Amino acid sequence: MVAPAGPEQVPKIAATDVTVTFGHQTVLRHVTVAAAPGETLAVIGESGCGKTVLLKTLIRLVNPTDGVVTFEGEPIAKLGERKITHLRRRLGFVFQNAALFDSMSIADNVAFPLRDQHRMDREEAYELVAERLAEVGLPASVMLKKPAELSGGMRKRVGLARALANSPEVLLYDEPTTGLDPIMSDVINELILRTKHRRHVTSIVVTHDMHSARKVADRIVMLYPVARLEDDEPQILFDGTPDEIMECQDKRVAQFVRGEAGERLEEMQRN
Ligand SMILES: Nc1ncnc2c1ncn2[C@@H]1O[C@H](COP(=O)(O)OP(=O)(O)OP(=O)(O)O)[C@@H](O)[C@H]1O
Repeated sequence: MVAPAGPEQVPKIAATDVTVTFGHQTVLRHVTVAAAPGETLAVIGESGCGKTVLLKTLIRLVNPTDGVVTFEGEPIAKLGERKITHLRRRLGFVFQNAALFDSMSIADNVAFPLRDQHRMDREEAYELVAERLAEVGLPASVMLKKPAELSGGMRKRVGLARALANSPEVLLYDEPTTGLDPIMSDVINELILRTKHRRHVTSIVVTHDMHSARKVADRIVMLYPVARLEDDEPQILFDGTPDEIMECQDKRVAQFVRGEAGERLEEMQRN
């Protein structure tokens, strides 16, 4: 007997046929990506291919020139300011450079969304801050320090603790391992995995770190720079599992996976 098909799962967050153009430069061309509830999607691709623009488009920090972005099936383009602010509170962002406020203590940095959005008093917020810091493996003794007093890896973890402050349903990571040594990179990978399992969040991880993508992702999407494509070629070169990408026959995907320059240097020297 054939089991009845379940209802199509509505993606938690999705971009459908999205194009983003700045002036004469098309950065995203007919891109469709979707993350199912609880899924971790890695978006990979070389520098400048549009990964960060895609992340920003998903939260309407960039408006698509064409196409639709939905959150739980609802298009976000028409949401008024109050609704989009409310929606962004359901998301956590882990920025590339941690984006901490230099003049504030670590405690006030992590407490910021709690005090700003939930009007929590300092004492109440600090209790949660200590919990979030412990969750990312940082002792409460860092609370009174300033960001400049911490290592890059610690700052990244503070950025994650701040993103977790609001207990978000979706986490968006922009280059979470960039600039870290291999061990600290793997600590971040472990935290991404742990956060997924403990909190059942949906995650989108933008990265050019193949090791990280393979370790944390359920599914990997690879973007290619529009300028390097023919007019009729899709910008997404690959959409599949971490195991499948290792077997992908597309030369451009294989080159990225193996980290090979190919003809790039000669090409750059010609231009
Ligand atoms: N607001 C903007 N106005 C004009 N051009 C932009 C804007 N934001 C991004 N771009 C351009 O879009 C292209 C893609 O940028 P994006 O930051 O998305 O790349 P990326 O794939 O994330 O690269 P990296 O891995 O280096 O961070 C770049 O050429 C960039 O200059």
